[in-house]
Amino acid sequence: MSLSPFNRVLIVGIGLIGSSLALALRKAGLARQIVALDHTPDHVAEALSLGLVDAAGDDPALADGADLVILCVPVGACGKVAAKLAPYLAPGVILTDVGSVKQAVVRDVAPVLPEGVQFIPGHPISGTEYSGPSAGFAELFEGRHCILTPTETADPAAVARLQAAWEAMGSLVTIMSAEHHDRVLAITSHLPHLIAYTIVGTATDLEEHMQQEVIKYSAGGFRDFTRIAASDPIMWRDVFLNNREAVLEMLGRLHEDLGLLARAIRIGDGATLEEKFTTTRAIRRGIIAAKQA
Ligand SMILES: NC(=O)c1ccc[n+]([C@@H]2O[C@H](COP(=O)([O-])OP(=O)(O)OC[C@H]3O[C@@H](n4cnc5c(N)ncnc54)[C@H](O)[C@@H]3O)[C@@H](O)[C@H]2O)c1
Ligand SMILES: O=C(O)C(=O)C[C@]1(C(=O)O)C=C[C@@H](O)C=C1
Repeated sequence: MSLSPFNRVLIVGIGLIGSSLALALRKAGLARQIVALDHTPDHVAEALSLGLVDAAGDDPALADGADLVILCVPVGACGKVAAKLAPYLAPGVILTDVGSVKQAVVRDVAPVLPEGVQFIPGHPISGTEYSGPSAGFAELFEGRHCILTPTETADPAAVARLQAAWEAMGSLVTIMSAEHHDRVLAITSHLPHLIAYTIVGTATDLEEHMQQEVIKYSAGGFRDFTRIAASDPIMWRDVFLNNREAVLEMLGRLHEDLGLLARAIRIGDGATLEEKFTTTRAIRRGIIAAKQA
């Protein structure tokens, strides 16, 4: 669809994702004016000095006149932030978010919004282990998936406009239910982060001389885990607290599978190990092939 720019976009939380959105929206010509609300004074100052936005502060009145509002705060903060903005949201405004969990955001945000606000939850499946306004870059969403989870009551025209905006920033948009999103992301994103946090924690909890060796030899697999385990602690605290059920379900399955592998190692069942590792190698190669296609 042809897309007219938004008049005033409010980005709430000008960290990694918020600043990347400010840059990507500008690059794609999607906003006449971009303003940011953030409760960290240093981030407000940084966003202004980097020229990411036209105005910034910690005043919910920044939402006045906005036709697109994007919540880019940790998922546990979305409800409180939406409640503060509510008095300034005009009917017809599109309010979306980028949170890594969707059902909890819908639960917390939907009830506090005034009638007429078009609430369309979203989640770009792209990020890094860095945080804050200086971590953002305009290309973050290019060639990456973005999931939207509108409810049945959402205005199809508003959903189409938001979808077109993400596509103009280079994303591949999929629409699904919030519940399905949370189960899929529990296994593809949340569990891998939990494993990374655990393995890095376990390794650094070893005896002193072993810790030195962990640092010295962390060139291969372990190093990849340390990158993921460097991700923002508040963001990930909120992800796990707000996608409890799905994460615990996937963790249960992981425990079962680990148990089977532990048994195969204990009884010297090489065939089981080889079969498992052959299957997972094929999965990795399939992912790479799909990316290149
Ligand atoms: N980092 C990723 O890889 C990634 C990817 C996709 C989606 N997300 C989601 O994007 C959201 C933001 O993540 P990020 O990586 O940009 O985090 P970030 O820490 O880089 O930025 C968050 C910003 O929100 C501000 N903030 C926090 N609470 C606030 C509040 N109550 N009021 C006003 N400002 C507040 C912080 O000061 C900070 O500037 C999260 O919901 C996260 O789940 C993150
Ligand atoms: O690339 C990374 O560093 C990420 O962890 C990005 C990642 C992911 O798990 O894929 C992390 C959280 C988001 O909600 C979406 C994307």
